Amino acid sequence: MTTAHGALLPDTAPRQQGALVELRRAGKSYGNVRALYGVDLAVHPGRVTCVLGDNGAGKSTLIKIVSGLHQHTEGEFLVDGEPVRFSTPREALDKGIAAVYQDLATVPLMPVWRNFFLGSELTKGPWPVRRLDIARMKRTADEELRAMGIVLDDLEQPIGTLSGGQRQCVAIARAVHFGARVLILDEPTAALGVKQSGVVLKYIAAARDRGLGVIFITHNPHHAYMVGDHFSVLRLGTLELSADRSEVSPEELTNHMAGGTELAALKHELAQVRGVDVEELPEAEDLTAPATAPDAPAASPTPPTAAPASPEGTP
Ligand SMILES: Nc1ncnc2c1ncn2[C@@H]1O[C@H](COP(=O)(O)OP(=O)(O)OP(=O)(O)O)[C@@H](O)[C@H]1O
Repeated sequence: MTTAHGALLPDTAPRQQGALVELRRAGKSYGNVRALYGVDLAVHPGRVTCVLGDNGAGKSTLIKIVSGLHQHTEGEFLVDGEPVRFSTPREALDKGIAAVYQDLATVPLMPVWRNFFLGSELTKGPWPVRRLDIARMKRTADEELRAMGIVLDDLEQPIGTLSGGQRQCVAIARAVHFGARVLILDEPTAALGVKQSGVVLKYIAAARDRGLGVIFITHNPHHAYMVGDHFSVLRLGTLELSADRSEVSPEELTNHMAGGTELAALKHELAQVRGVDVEELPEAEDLTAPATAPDAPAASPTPPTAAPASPEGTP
């Protein structure tokens, strides 16, 4: 179903079950650098939580905490309501938290099915003469990809010959097959064109519809709004907006991402520079409006819920 906002289908009303993953006032310092602080985030089954933010906002730090690469230094991190502190990504995986990174960690010259099972190959026969069960791996990879709606002509083709979008989709299907309950997608559409991005967004929606909790990291508010149920915008290490879909319009989300006040300040600074006619510069709202909006959404009447500024000051 496509909504009036052109979004890829919340097919039902939001399904608020117990959080799979929750951060409460969580933060992380790297020595003297306070990269993240006071962050509240909840990931529910069957919902897409979008984490947006500019460069250096703290997105990577946040997903590194959730995926077990780093440990939080402030606040709480809970999985299924229990406080956790992962030492390795393996521990996160054991709890069903899987991260799909931009580089995808695939072997380009190996066939699609082989990459699907990379590191977890199926074998057959008695020990010590166990052999790879190639037929079962091909069949299973094909079934899993089809279950996600991904149809590839030939699973024998090297994964390096697939488009970036298709490789992302294979990585998502792989994580689902190996038992992910929480899927962390690190800027999966960053290097993709419009059409390929659409394909990836479709599979994000498919993962959500299979009941996974999805954390979708992106710079792109339009992509976020296509599939997101909740939006958390980070700025300088803390939450600048935390709003459900019903509480924020696409324009408001874009404005939060672009930093309307910062653009106004920039305009003021440019006014000091000789040769720049500030009167000819667009207003901040013009700069933050969607440049191309095939899904040209209407503004929501409901204002966004801005997260309160952290009482702990600046990082
Ligand atoms: N290992 C580290 N040591 C010291 N500072 C770090 C480290 N990793 C990140 N930082 C700092 O923490 C802040 C947040 O960085 P982070 O990489 O989480 O942001 P980001 O939103 O992912 O940015 P980008 O989109 O550019 O990847 C930045 O100021 C960064 O310089």
